[in-house]
Amino acid sequence: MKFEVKQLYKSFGEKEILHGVSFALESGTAMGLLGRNGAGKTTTIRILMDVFRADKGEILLDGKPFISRNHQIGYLPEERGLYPKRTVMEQMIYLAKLRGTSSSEAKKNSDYWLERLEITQYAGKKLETLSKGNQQKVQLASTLVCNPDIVILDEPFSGLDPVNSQILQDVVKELIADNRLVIFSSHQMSYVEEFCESIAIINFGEVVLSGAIKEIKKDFGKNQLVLSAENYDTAALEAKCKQELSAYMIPMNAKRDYLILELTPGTTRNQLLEALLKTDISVEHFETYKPSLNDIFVAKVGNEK
Ligand SMILES: Nc1ncnc2c1ncn2[C@@H]1O[C@H](COP(=O)(O)OP(=O)(O)OP(=O)(O)O)[C@@H](O)[C@H]1O
Repeated sequence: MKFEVKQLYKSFGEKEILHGVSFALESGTAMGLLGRNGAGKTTTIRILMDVFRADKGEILLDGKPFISRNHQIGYLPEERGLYPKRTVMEQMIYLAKLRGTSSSEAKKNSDYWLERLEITQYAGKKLETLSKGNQQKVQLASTLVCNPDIVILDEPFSGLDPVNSQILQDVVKELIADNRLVIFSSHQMSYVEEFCESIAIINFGEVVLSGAIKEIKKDFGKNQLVLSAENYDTAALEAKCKQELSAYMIPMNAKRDYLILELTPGTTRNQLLEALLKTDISVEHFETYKPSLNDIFVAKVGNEK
């Protein structure tokens, strides 16, 4: 299945919140829907779920208009909404049936997901008596109980300890391997890097960067290098580079242990290295900069107010 979101526009009153959001992904992959607080991620997801109607734009599945009620979608919203007074099993079966699953299937799927998320022992307990992390796991089990082809997870790791996070990471990987289509919204970039093949970064209601993470990283780190010296700390190295090597490079970012720099247009790595060797800088690290997703996110949307 190919899922395409094309040029979504949405206003609340006079205020336009989404200004043409577009992205695409295929079954068997996960896409990270990223952006700062208030960027428009939840609004986009709510349009996909038909909670809001877009003012303009289209959503296509395999080239045809996507009508959410005709599909099994597992949506884990950021604000959780289960029934605190009902038992875990009761609400799982209720939610599965509400989404069109037969009684026997609802019971079978509930058993499976409670077992898979290691919360079978709470099946007969009222939700409100469970810890926050276990409630979160029940919420996740409820999201998956209808066996959805499309899974939308909004901050699924919040409140989980490292062991439970690992269980959830494995579950997400299984969903991807099982050819589901996964949209994952999170501020925790390490999880996004762990299983998303692609990302779409929304900033002020516009997609400012999208595509395969591998390609984005390659492109982002192009012409950028990491430099450190044995005889200068980073601040001194930066000053020295500005003074003596400005024809070859522009210092971009001084980290604690190294400097990230960009080659000036037309300069090759070898030319910079030769120039460096003519200075008194004793080179410690000189290598291609491999940005993390966090670095890319901050560089792309970090400075705007
Ligand atoms: N029902 C609504 N009525 C009016 N404005 C809204 C409504 N829903 C969202 N907005 C506004 O739309 C903008 C985008 O909000 P949205 O919840 O989509 O952001 P987000 O990217 O999900 O943020 P966060 O990471 O904080 O969850 C915000 O300025 C918000 O105030």
